[in-house]
Amino acid sequence: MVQEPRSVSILGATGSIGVSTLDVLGHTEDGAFTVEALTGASNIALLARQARKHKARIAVTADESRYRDLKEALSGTHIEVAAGRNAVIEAASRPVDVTMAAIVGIAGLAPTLAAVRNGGVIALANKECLVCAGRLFLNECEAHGATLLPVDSEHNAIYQVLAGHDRQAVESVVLTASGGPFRTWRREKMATVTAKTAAAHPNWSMGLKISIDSASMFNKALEMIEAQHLFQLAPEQIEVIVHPQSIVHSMVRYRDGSVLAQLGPPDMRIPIAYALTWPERAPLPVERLDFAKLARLEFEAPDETRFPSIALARRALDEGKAAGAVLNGAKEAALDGFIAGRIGFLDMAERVEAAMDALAGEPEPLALDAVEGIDRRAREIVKP
Ligand SMILES: NC(=O)C1=CN([C@@H]2O[C@H](COP(=O)(O)OP(=O)(O)OC[C@H]3O[C@@H](n4cnc5c(N)ncnc54)[C@H](OP(=O)(O)O)[C@@H]3O)[C@@H](O)[C@H]2O)C=CC1
Ligand SMILES: CC(=O)[C@@H](O)[C@H](O)COP(=O)(O)O
Ligand SMILES: [Mn+2]
Repeated sequence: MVQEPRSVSILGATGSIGVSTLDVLGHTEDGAFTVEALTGASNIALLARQARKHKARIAVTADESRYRDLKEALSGTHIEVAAGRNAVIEAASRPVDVTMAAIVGIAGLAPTLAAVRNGGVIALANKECLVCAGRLFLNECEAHGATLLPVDSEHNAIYQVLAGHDRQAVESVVLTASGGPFRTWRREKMATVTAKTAAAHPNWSMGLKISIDSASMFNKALEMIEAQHLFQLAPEQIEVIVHPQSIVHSMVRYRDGSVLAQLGPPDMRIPIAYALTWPERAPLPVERLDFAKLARLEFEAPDETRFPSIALARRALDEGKAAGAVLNGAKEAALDGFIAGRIGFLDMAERVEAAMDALAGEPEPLALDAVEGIDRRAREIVKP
C-alpha cells in the first residue's frame, strides 16, 4: 500500500537532535516525508544547507539580526526565510503531521506549544516543556488532540515498554543514568572541573548543555520531573539507577514482579525514528547490539552527596506547583554561569537550591506568560 507522505517540521534543526532527525529522514523511503519548516539560531550556514538539501518550505533563524545572512545563503531558491522569536513560533504553528521539538531549554516552550495547538504528532526531545509547564503542556495536547511521543531516550524506552499494558499494573519506572564523566570522581576534584571536561559524555554525543547536565546529573533531575508528568506518576514511583554502559535505556516494574526494559546502542536515531514513523517501525541502519561482545551491564545507586541534583529533583516532585519551572530556570542560569567560567561546577546545585528556597510555594503556572515569569524570577535569584 502506498502511503501519503508525512510532513515534518524540525524546531532546532541545527542541533544534535535536529541533525540526527534529518539523518533518519535520509534513511526513509523516497517520498515518505516532506519537510515544512526548519528552525535554528546561530548556525546559519548549516541551516541553509539543510533547507536546500531537504527542500524545506521555510527556514527560520531565532536570531533576528541574522535575517540577511540566511536570506543570502538561500538566494536562488524558493525557500521562504524568516527571523526572530516570533517567526520561529509562527513557523512552528504551520500545520504538519509531525513536529520534532528539539530546541534546547525553555526557549523551546513557546514554539512547541504553538505546534501542539495544530494537533498532529509532537516528537518531544525538549524535556523542559514538561519540566517547566507539565500540566499546561498536557492540557494543551489534550485540548488540541496532539499525540505526544517522547524522544528523550529514557522516556521513549518507558513509552515502548508501557505499550499494551495496564497502567494500573505499573509499580514504578526506573530511569537509567550513565553517571556522566565524573561518576567515580571525588567531590573535591569535581569542584575544579572546566566546562570542556564536563561536556565529555562517556556514551552519548549530544549538545553542550545537556552534556554538562549529564555530568552534574541535573539531566536526570529534569528527567525525573519529565517522567512524573508524562506518565502521571507519584514521586515514589520514580526510581533512578546508575548504569554506566547506557544500553538499558530505562525499565518499568510491574506489580507481579516483572521488570520490562528497552535496550539498544546509545544512538538517538533509534528513539527519533520511533517517533517519526510511529505506529510503524521502519528499518534503520544503526549498530546492532552484540550480546556476546557486551562484557557486562552494571548498575549502582546514585550518590546524592556528590550529585545533589537528584535530591533537588525529589524535592521538586514532592513540592509540585512551580517547583519544576524554578528548578529548571535556576539550573539554566547556573549552567550559563558555569559555561562562562563565572561559577564552579558544584556551585550550580547550590544556586538552584537557593532559588527553590526563595520561590517555594509559588503557584503552578498554567499559562505561558506565568511560566516565563517564574523562570525569570528563578534566573534573577541565581544571577551567576
Ligand atoms: N542531544 C541529545 O542526544 C538529546 C537531547 N535532548 C533534549 O533535546 C533538546 C535539544 O538538545 P540538543 O540537540 O542536544 O541541543 P543543541 O544545543 O545541540 O541544539 C539546540 C538547537 O536549538 C537551537 N536554539 C538554541 N537557542 C535557541 C533559541 N533561543 N531559540 C530557538 N532555537 C534555539 C539551536 O540553534 P543553533 O545551533 O543554530 O544556534 C539548535 O538548533 C534539549 O532539550 C535536550 O535536553 C534529549 C535527549 C537526548
Ligand atoms: C540520550 C539521552 O536521552 C540523554 O538524556 C542521556 O540520557 C544522557 O545521559 P545521562 O544518563 O548521563 O544523563
Ligand atoms: Mn535522556
